[in-house]
Amino acid sequence: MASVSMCNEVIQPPRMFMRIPSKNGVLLTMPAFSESENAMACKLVTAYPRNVEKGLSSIIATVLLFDPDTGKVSAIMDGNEITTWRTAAASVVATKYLNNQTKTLAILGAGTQARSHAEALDLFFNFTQIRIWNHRYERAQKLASNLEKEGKSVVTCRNAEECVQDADVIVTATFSSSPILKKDWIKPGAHINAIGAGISHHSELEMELYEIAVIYTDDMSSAKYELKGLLDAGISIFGEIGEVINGSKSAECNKITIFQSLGMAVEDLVSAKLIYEEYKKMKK
Ligand SMILES: NC(=O)c1ccc[n+]([C@@H]2O[C@H](COP(=O)([O-])OP(=O)(O)OC[C@H]3O[C@@H](n4cnc5c(N)ncnc54)[C@H](O)[C@@H]3O)[C@@H](O)[C@H]2O)c1
Ligand SMILES: O=C(O)[C@@H]1CCCCN1
Repeated sequence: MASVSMCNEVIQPPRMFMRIPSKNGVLLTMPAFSESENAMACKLVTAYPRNVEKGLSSIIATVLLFDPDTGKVSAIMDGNEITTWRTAAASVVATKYLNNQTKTLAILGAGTQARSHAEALDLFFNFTQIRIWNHRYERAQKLASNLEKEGKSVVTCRNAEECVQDADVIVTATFSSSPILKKDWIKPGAHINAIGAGISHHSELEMELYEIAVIYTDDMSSAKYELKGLLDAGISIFGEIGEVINGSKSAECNKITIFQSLGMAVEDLVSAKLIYEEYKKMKK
């Protein structure tokens, strides 16, 4: 029986992954309940990397919000925007706690998460420069030109090494199934938000990088399953970002830090509740 992440107030069982190898896709079910919010939700989300060829999002999500007192569904809402922004918001929090130099932001990837991370991180930290690399260079150029329209200073890079050189904060947000970020490229004290997943959640960073960095994640009970490949290789996870926030784990800002983001159902739950409450106010 899978362990359930259960503090005083949140119930969040490990999410279920249904992999569909013939379609190169996956369906995840992500339920959560919060006592203090008195809220219950379940996100259903698919990841189909090849959707891009069909002009569709590769991540498609729906959130069901329930009345926690009766179990009745109170709202069914699009979960794409929720996923886009709550993931970037979690990286902003991790970066706030794990990094104290925020001049240069380097982003590997140029899709939905790359965009939301550029916008959210820059809003919070106001970087001097944002650099973008993507394995399809034209997509990096397209994202850069969209960000420049918002007045941001963006440089596109032809290779990933050039992109991350001397960067203070790095984001990896791709579907790469082999490492795109190497230990020797990273400056001491840099912070990495590792968002993407290829064959696993830890396929974007080379193993040597995990070996020398201090690794934080969002939910340790999920990490036991979803980061099993790392753990089996003898890599240890220092703690949850929440433990840094509550002071029970240190923020090792002078070392290379990695926030290995898995994504938590409770993030979707609080976002969905907020949206639903705003919607109800508008309807009055
Ligand atoms: N941690 C979380 O909570 C969370 C939430 C949402 C998405 N994600 C993950 O973030 C990643 C990006 O999601 P997205 O919504 O931005 O997707 P997207 O399709 O919008 O963008 C994907 C990016 O990856 C690039 N890419 C695709 N295949 C690649 C490969 N083989 N090598 C290198 N680059 C490649 C694409 O060119 C594109 O820039 C995915 O792995 C997704 O599963 C994580
Ligand atoms: O937490 C999420 O919403 C995403 C869904 C896709 C795979 C990675 N995690």
